Amino acid sequence: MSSRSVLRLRHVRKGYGRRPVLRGVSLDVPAGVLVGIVGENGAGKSTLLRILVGQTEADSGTVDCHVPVGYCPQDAVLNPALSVEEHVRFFQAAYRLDDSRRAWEVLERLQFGESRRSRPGVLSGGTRQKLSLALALMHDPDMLVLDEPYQGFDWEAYLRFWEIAGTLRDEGRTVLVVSHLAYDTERLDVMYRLADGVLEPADPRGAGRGAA
Ligand SMILES: Nc1ncnc2c1ncn2[C@@H]1O[C@H](COP(=O)(O)OP(=O)(O)OP(=O)(O)O)[C@@H](O)[C@H]1O
Repeated sequence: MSSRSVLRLRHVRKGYGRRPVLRGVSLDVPAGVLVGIVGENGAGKSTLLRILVGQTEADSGTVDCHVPVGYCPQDAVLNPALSVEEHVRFFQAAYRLDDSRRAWEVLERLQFGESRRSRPGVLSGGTRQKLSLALALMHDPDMLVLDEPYQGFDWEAYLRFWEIAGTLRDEGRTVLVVSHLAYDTERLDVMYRLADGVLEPADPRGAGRGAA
């Protein structure tokens, strides 16, 4: 892996049953960039991210990533029995952090606005997503892998998400965002389109607006 690459994929293949989803995906991601991967529903974006973070095994190919990663899956994985505060404390212990300041800062920037005692069941989808994002960011990882991270956000939270992503990039972190919409892609430094099981470079400034 080159000294500046934080992630390198080579010829990654994955299928479910007889159905191929990824047909040989290769990718190099350097430090300090905001990368977008767009593709239609079912193109295999989530599958690719799960392989990246080690949740799913590829059928073949290699994934090299040697930096701490924060992963925010498409559907917030929250424990219905735990309050917001308990989630933060649980992840603080799991990450072995001295404090949970960063989680609360992210929640404040995203205008979370819910009681710390609320449980996920009473939160809206967008609010659960804010909590999920804060939990993925709170240990200040070198790389963020975010699957449709602003799903359900209102406009203000959406703008604040991009502010946070831009700040992380400016601090030298790598932010990898997946979306089924090629919308607002000029916010990205680098963009790829996943189609027919392969990843092709795309121009973030030439994508236009609308579905990928
Ligand atoms: N665990 C699984 N078992 C079987 N098939 C699966 C599994 N996970 C995903 N698939 C199938 O693989 C294909 C790619 O799914 P994936 O969720 O990776 O796509 P996606 O690009 O993230 O889609 P979306 O934009 O709708 O989230 C789909 O046809 C899906 O039904």
